[in-house]
Amino acid sequence: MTILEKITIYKRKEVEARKKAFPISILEKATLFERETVSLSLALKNASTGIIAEHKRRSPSKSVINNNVQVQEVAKGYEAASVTGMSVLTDTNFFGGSLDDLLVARNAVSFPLLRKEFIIDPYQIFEAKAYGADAILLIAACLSEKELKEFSTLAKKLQLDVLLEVHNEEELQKSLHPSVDMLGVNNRNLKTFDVSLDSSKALSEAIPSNFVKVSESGISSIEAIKELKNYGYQGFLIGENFMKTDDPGKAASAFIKKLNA
Ligand SMILES: O=P(O)(O)OC[C@@H](O)[C@@H](O)c1c[nH]c2ccccc12
Repeated sequence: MTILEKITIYKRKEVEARKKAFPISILEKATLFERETVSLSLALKNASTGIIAEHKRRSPSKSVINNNVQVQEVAKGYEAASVTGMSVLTDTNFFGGSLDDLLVARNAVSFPLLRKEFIIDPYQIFEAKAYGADAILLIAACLSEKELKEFSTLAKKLQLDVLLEVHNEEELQKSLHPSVDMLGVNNRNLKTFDVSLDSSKALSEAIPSNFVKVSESGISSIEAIKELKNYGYQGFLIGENFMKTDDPGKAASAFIKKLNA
């Protein structure tokens, strides 16, 4: 069984339990459910750097990345670094995150926040809104074409932007729906954990220009970003490179200064 299969099996159980504890009717009553969201895709279109900085404590591929920082400090540090958006891992079992992390980040900053989660049920999109997200991630490898359509349409109804993640041509072809705002190419193969920026390069031409192109994972150098920009990428999702340091905000700030120099 691949790690992705393991995660989605676990996720289905988790979501069923959450639905019972907090039905959608309760989520809809959350104060944040009424909040005007900020568009991540629009922010990326207007950005000079386009960095989406991530909060990630651990991952199946790397085990512990950082258990010593507070999400509030990380969010404020990223804000001070002028990142374009922040991705908050909300999966607990495999990544050590939580919806509470999203809430804490939301209360700390006002720039666009992405709920980074393995979404396999529309319920999780209501959760994203109730906990203060501006955008959600959908992973093509976990969902059918019908689900991708349904889930992205629901997200837009709730005023959430959609970042749809693909890893190959086949996944890309089932992902080109008008309710998708951003297409993310994950440079990490979620089945083998191999990382190569070649994935972003190879798929760039096949992504129609009405989608904002985002390159995800394994990005750690200014050169990589400059190269990816030449392939039309406007968003760059960076986690570990910042999170492995004692002060992710400071690392992001130094990185962005170098990028703009
Ligand atoms: O830490 P990195 O290599 O910079 O990667 C960040 C981000 O792209 C990665 O965490 C990620 C991309 N897609 C995902 C899907 C689920 C969980 C995590 C991810």
